[in-house]
Amino acid sequence: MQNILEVKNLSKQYGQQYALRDVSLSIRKGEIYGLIGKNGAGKTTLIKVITQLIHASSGSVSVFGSQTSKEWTEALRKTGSVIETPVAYNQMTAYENLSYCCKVHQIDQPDQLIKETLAYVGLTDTGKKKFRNFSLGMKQRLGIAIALIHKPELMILDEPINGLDPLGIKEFRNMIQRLNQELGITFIISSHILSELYLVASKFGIIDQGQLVTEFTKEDFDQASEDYIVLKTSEPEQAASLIQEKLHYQLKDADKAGELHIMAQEQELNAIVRELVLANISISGIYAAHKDLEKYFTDLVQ
Ligand SMILES: Nc1ncnc2c1ncn2[C@@H]1O[C@H](COP(=O)(O)OP(=O)(O)OP(=O)(O)O)[C@@H](O)[C@H]1O
Repeated sequence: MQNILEVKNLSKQYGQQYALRDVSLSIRKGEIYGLIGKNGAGKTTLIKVITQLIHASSGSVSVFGSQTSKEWTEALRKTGSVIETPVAYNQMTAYENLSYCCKVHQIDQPDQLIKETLAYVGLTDTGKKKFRNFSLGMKQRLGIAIALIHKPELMILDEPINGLDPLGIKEFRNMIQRLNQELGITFIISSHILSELYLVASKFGIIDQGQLVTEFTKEDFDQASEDYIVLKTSEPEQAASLIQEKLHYQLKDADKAGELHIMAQEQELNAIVRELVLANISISGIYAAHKDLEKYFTDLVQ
């Protein structure tokens, strides 16, 4: 697989403050790359440098193999982006906005293309409704449609999930996966919530205080994440000694008092309950858990 984007040792300073510090990453064709970081971590700055909206203080960016700044600018024609908020004309409908974009891109006879693009983003039925009356989710979709109209190979979306409700997030996920699978579009999607990107992205980069802390694929994450059993009890000491000494399970750190985290799989839960009951140890709750994505993320950036 070829690299569509290569960022090397990129830094951006505002006075003494680093918005980006020595960031290097590469994105391969066909990937959906989730760029995850807290507010102020540097996501938008990285995206703005890649799309030439701002200049880096040092480092290099290569898009579609570009070697010079001019080639980089040309390569951005094969890129579509929605950065910060989706921009469209308030007084125009979805169709009219896309029709206007087609004029700008000098696309002749755009009717079929506009209809196809609206179908891809799920805005076929918005009729005469004007952009100013769209919901946030609809605005995001039209932003993506505008970025899609010239058939880019790479799409860069800055916080597209912000403010969407769970149904909106699910629809967004389906849309991105269709565009990725059917049209082969590579994506970079930023978010401050790892779990929202978990189901859509194939690779993740965690950015904190301007630095790329780690990168991992979805498979890496699934292998590293562990199953465990949470036991809530008013007798944690007795429960701990039974679980460790008699049942030979290990315990891992639990944050809450009266809660034990047992290194065991879901299918072992019944056997553990049986032993606790036999030993007369109170159980106020017991359930199987999976390492929490947000906890994994906060552990990485603290
Ligand atoms: N024009 C600017 N002048 C000074 N500092 C800036 C400027 N733009 C960004 N910064 C700082 O750079 C850092 C990174 O900001 P950036 O907007 O890239 O973060 P982000 O990860 O996109 O956050 P958010 O999720 O809040 O958009 C922040 O500390 C921000 O205050």
